[in-house]
Amino acid sequence: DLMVDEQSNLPREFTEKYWISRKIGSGVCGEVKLAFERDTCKKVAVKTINKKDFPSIGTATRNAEREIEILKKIDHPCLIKTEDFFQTDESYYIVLELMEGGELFDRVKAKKQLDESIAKLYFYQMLLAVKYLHSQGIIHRDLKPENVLLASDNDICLIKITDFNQSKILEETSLMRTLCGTPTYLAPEVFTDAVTVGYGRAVDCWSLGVLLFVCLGGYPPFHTEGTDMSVREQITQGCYRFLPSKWDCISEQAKNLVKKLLVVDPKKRLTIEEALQHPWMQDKQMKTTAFKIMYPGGQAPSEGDTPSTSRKRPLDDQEQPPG
Ligand SMILES: Cc1n[nH]c(N)c1-c1cccs1
Repeated sequence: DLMVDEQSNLPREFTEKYWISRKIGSGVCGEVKLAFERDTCKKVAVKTINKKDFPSIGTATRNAEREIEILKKIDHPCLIKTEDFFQTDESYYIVLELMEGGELFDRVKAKKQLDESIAKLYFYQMLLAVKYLHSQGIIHRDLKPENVLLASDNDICLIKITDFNQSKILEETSLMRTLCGTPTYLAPEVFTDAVTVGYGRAVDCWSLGVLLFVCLGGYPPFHTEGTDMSVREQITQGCYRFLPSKWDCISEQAKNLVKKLLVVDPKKRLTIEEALQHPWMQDKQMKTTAFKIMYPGGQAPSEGDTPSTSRKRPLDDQEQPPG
């Protein structure tokens, strides 16, 4: 295992490459600190995941490392890149891109609710990012404003989704533990219904609906205040309200997209592709702005927004930079 730096308990290989600074936030798996790459002074974010909080066995840990290799290959302008990875007996240290605008959660809280045009710009980037994740066989499963980061303090800015890696890596271990044992008594569906089948892509579309609701309305659709229904009942019954005081200034098209994502039956819920085709998304000016911030060097991939993957995909005008 890696030598450990006495003062900081960080792997020496890490401290030789990075200088760690102050805490900038906390993610679902642990804390996030600002760090500087010594050679370039480039700023990065370092997420520490304490292994004792996520029990895993030898093979699962090795699988987590293989997962990290897969996730290091993830490449989309609206997904946080995993830049480096270290571990000690106690913890994982994941070096990630730094986003100086912080979490979308804090931005919405500070502004009470986002202007519709800004919410649309952010949501379009989220749709493209999740579409790319799904094209790589990755389901996020934990999309929320805390996992959407902003590149700067400007309203018009790049957004990036984070935490799509750890949840997939960490959640797989329980399945791996099961599959590592002798399956003498294991039911067939455990093999076929791998976690990803249980977490169909539609779960991310629901979460995107909640995210859009929060960006536009400034409050969550399913909550504990002012109702005797549990949050679980509100969700399973699809019971939420557009409070007039918050939503009267918002277009019917925007509300319509929210309604078509917050559909309880996953088979009737809008897919990512359908959301990209929704009238509220047909906004050339917004898309022009989005592509300029996503591909500042004008280097948008020729095959629409999702770089070509192993499967040949029909050109989708939604992913092409507007003409
Ligand atoms: C990762 C990452 N890159 N840039 C920031 N601000 C983060 C944070 C995630 C969670 C809290 S801060």
